[in-house]
Amino acid sequence: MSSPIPQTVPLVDFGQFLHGPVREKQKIAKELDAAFCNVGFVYLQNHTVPQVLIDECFEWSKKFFDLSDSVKQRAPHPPGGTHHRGYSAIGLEKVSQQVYDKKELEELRAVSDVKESFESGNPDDETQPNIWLDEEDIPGFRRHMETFFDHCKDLVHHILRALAISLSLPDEKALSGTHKRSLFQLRLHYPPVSASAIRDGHKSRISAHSDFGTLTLLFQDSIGGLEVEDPYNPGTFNPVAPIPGTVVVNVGDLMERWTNGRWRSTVHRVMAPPVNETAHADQMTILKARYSIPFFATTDPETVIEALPGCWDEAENPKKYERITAWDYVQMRMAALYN
Ligand SMILES: O=C(O)CCC(=O)C(=O)O
Ligand SMILES: [Fe+2]
Repeated sequence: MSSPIPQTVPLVDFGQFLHGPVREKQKIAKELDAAFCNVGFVYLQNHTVPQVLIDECFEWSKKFFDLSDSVKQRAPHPPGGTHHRGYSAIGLEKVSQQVYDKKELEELRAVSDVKESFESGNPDDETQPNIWLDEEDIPGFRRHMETFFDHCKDLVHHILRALAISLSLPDEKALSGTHKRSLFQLRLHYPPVSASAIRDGHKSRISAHSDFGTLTLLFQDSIGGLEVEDPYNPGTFNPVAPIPGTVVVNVGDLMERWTNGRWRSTVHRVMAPPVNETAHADQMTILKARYSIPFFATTDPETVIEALPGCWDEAENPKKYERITAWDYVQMRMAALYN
């Protein structure tokens, strides 16, 4: 299934879905369908998260990671993979792609992911309460993150409505309605690292993986380095360069299973950004800091994920995956992430 054409990530004007007549909505739903069938990634333009809030979130991110280690450690990510909140120092988490064997995981960890992260979730989520620093440690941070969470959550629900149309589901709320509790997760990443160590394979910013949930929104700064695997040429990765004013949206594993493989949960990673002649000399040694803000959406945990109507048929396109609850699937993947 090799294709000579590199699979680039298309750009979709989501404003036409939000504000356009029915015909426009359907056109955008089709464009999303094509993007998710081909590469599993899309750039969305004219979405609903205000640029000023995104810019502020990057500023808060810098302020947070600039705090001393001892302050950041006052909101530590709990050990284990079930409570995904708070601060993770460099090296705590190593993303892996479907590796569950303990020994293999240890070997993989020898190539460390050089990133710090801070995670927060829906303030109403009692199963995974947020872990904040004290207000006086970083005044205003919590309020901003909660507001930003709300905007990202709303965008996810808009996209899910569009996707229900993409799949010709009988009810526009069919997908959004299974994300009722919005148990989503907002991450801040900050990974400074030596460029040569990344280029010679000793370190990665984030190693190749697919996301676990249904959809991910990704806000990236202007540094670059995100790459997606070309589904038609496994092992070949293409850059997803930052485009100002857009958010990257990608399909996660649960969505791939739900659509019976129609939409791809494409493997991606963060490497050194491409070097060009204009790159500053010190870019070749220590890469500039890179901040990114992924927002992971998933269904309510008890949702049974099995091929949606219209995504399978007995004769030509049988169900490819076992039914599994969202909770069981995500726990299985998370357990591989933390010691
Ligand atoms: O930082 C990025 O651009 C990507 C982050 C990512 O893929 C993840 O956290 O799952
Ligand atoms: Fe990811």
